[in-house]
Amino acid sequence: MTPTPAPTAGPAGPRVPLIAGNWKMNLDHVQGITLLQKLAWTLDDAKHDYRRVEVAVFPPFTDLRGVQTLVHGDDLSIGYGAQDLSDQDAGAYTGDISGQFLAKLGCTYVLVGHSERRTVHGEDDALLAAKLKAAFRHGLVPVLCVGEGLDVRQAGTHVEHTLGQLRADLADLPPDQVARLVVAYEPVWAIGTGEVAGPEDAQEMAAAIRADLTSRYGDDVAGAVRVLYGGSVKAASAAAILGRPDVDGVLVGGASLDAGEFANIVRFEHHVTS
Ligand SMILES: O=C(CO)COP(=O)(O)O
Repeated sequence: MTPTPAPTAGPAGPRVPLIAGNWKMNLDHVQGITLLQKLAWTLDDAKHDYRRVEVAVFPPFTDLRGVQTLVHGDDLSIGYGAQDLSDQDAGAYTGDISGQFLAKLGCTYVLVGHSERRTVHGEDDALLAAKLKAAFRHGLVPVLCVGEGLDVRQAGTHVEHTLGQLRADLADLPPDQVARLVVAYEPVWAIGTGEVAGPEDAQEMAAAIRADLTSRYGDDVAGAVRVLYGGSVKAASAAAILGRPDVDGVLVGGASLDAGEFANIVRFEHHVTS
């Protein structure tokens, strides 16, 4: 079955929350299938309604064919995407992966500009703008990651910094493509560190991103874009973050490698903590 399509909605319509698991460079293709099967069973047992809360995983490239086979074979409603793509479509680009290949593997989504790509691989905003275009050329929904490092947070310029990334990456993307985008705010200082930005920090940035999109593209476009938070999210912290009005989901790293923990994040409405 085709994964739940990414919903679009105007300012009056609800944005369906997206709970996304970024496996990073973890789980080979056998381990990946085992985890996905367990996640699907756990959510099935809990009678999870995928129309209310969408679920997607971002496995390594080498897992994607196995994930596709399982999702189609078992008629799962879990979506999937890749962690990166090339800005090019084909040719002499050793080691790169075309969006065309990802589309053929049934990917709905692709991460663009994860902080680990920006820092470890030196990807700059010009390249990320080209990657966004490549994703749309192949019908993939990009999940564009933005966010500041600790020095910027301490200097208090995190909002300008993050909006600067967003503007540079979106560059001259047409409004109908911007409307389909998912933006993930991932403060670098909160990734893999156990430090979670508070719900108010997540809301502050999500609201700033939406206000910026509104000023440049109008209410209808800004109202359709889903803004996620990512950085050390666990089941215990997810509900409060997801309860904030401009936060439309979470992008989970480490905790997405545990099917039970990740399922509890997906089921956040049932695990509300005080
Ligand atoms: O980078 C992240 C998701 O893309 C966050 O990772 P952690 O949840 O492990 O901090």
